[in-house]
Amino acid sequence: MTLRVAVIGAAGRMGQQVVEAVERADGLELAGRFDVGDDLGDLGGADVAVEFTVPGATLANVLHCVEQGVHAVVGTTGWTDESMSQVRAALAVQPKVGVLIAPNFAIGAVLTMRFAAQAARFYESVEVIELHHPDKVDAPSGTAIRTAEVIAEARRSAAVPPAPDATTSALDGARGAQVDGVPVHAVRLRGLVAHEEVLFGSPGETLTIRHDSYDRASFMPGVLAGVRGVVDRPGLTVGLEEILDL
Ligand SMILES: NC(=O)C1=CN([C@@H]2O[C@H](COP(=O)(O)OP(=O)(O)OC[C@H]3O[C@@H](n4cnc5c(N)ncnc54)[C@H](OP(=O)(O)O)[C@@H]3O)[C@@H](O)[C@H]2O)C=CC1
Ligand SMILES: O=C(O)C1=N[C@H](C(=O)O)C[C@H](O)C1
Repeated sequence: MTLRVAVIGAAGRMGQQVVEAVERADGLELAGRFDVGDDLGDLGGADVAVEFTVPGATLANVLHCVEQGVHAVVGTTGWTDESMSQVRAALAVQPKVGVLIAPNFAIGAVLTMRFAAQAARFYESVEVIELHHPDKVDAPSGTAIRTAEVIAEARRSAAVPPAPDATTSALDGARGAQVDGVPVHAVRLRGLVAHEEVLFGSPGETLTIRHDSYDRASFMPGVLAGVRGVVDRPGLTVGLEEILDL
């Protein structure tokens, strides 16, 4: 059966790549391209909508998809517990619809989060550095926030004490943003696409886990796996790892 796929944010950096990937993929057909100012309507009769827009627009777009009975695969950042609760409430009245929200569709980024969670309980110190192209509007990245959260969760479960830090005076921002107790640093640099480093340290050793997306092509296999997987997963799924059975 052919799945009809609409792309919301179709004129953007990710949206353009998704349009091409859908057009090239076996068993998928482009149902429509939507961008800012367009009426989403019935999403061109789509079965699945892929949403890559901006943090301020994504919730309304996803709620519209759910109301229309259209499954959604969402890569836009900025999701909170509160906005996810609104999606769950909308899905409760559309029990056949699935929504997948994933901060990162690159397999290496998903593995980085998984490996970081595994390593977290063995090290005293941890810091996350994310590095992106300078056109990115949010900081820190959704991926870095999620990475810090899974590390913090693993450290809490293992009763690891707070990381040592003797800093008593610092310029604003010098120690990064605290995400669930984990310092997260954001670099914006022309030439980059999307990159993340997780640094762990204990006496006498460090462990660095690094992932680099050099091209947005890196996200497409994950997006397509999400499109094919979401139709059989009613309700809200958070993270591509659920679809990949990681
Ligand atoms: N999960 C993942 O794997 C990845 C997630 N991302 C995330 O995806 C999002 C998009 O990134 P990127 O493609 O680089 O951003 P872009 O700014 O290139 O694209 C966003 C597009 O959405 C459009 N847009 C804005 N508001 C709306 C709206 N209400 N309805 C429909 N379209 C709208 C924008 O139009 P205009 O420019 O005119 O405002 C633009 O064309 C970001 O949150 C980013 O962090 C990015 C890469 C991978
Ligand atoms: O804006 C981007 O480019 C990216 N955004 C996502 C994020 O904020 O984590 C995913 C990836 O890092 C690329």
